[in-house]
Amino acid sequence: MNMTSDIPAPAMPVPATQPASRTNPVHPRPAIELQEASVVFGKGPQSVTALSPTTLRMERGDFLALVGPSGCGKSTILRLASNLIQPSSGLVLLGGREVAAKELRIGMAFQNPTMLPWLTIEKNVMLPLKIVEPFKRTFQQDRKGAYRDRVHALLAQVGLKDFANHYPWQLSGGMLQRANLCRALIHDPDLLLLDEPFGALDQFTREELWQILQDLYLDRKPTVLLVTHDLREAGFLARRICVMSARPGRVISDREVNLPQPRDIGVIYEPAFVEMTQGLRELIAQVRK
Ligand SMILES: Nc1ncnc2c1ncn2[C@@H]1O[C@H](COP(=O)(O)OP(=O)(O)OP(=O)(O)O)[C@@H](O)[C@H]1O
Repeated sequence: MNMTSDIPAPAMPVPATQPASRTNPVHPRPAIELQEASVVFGKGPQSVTALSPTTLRMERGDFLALVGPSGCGKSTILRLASNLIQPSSGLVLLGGREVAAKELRIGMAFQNPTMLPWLTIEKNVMLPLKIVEPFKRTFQQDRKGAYRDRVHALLAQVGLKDFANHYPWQLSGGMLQRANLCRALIHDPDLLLLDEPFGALDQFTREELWQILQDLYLDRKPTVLLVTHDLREAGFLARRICVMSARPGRVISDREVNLPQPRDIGVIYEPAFVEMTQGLRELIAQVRK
């Protein structure tokens, strides 16, 4: 296995006044780009700097895992990328534009799947199609047809074929998280934001879901930003791993995981993989002191 060495390798900054496509013809429109983006919550002496000025660039179809000590700002980066919050300084660009300027289709999954208990799994998974354009426009006409087939095909892909008409409380945690992944992907998002999606699951279920997520990713190729504390999860799934420093965090290491995909779960026991995760662990241990 070959990992590129530490970079604080900031992605190429693009001057705010020029379109990204003119300054970087090789990668005309990165999926996400943080340009010296910082986040401060509150004002005055009570204020908390959640993220130091951070530069990070993800190309379309990339799968990046963000790891680092607790409280370093990983979820804050996800919130910036989903436009839930604005940077206090710097810029966040999605698809080459400032986030507010363009609707980018985003799918999200977090640690605790929040399914609506009064809706079946099929209807829960279908929800984004009701809300997100261009699906929303034709939802009323289509929901019993193509959209329903779409939901069923995705549920089958994650092994939930027979559970479409069950209610969330009839499913286990791992099954719910699978349904949650389906809901995050049903509207073919350009960008998939995952915040510790498997954190609450046992190791076996987690590994099973890594493989399901890997299949879904390779099948659909969204750009994926995964926040995780699990270094094996990062190494198994991601193409790049960024390590953040302690709060207020910034990216201190940006490495590629040069392992062919699809990866077999056995890879996590190979010496080179163990060495990689050990290296990441040591780096995080140093910065959290
Ligand atoms: N709304 C908020 N108001 C004030 N401080 C906040 C707010 N949200 C986050 N913070 C602070 O910002 C810092 C970064 O938080 P963030 O959730 O991004 O960290 P994290 O790296 O995802 O942490 P963890 O790994 O523990 O989930 C933390 O110190 C947190 O307390």
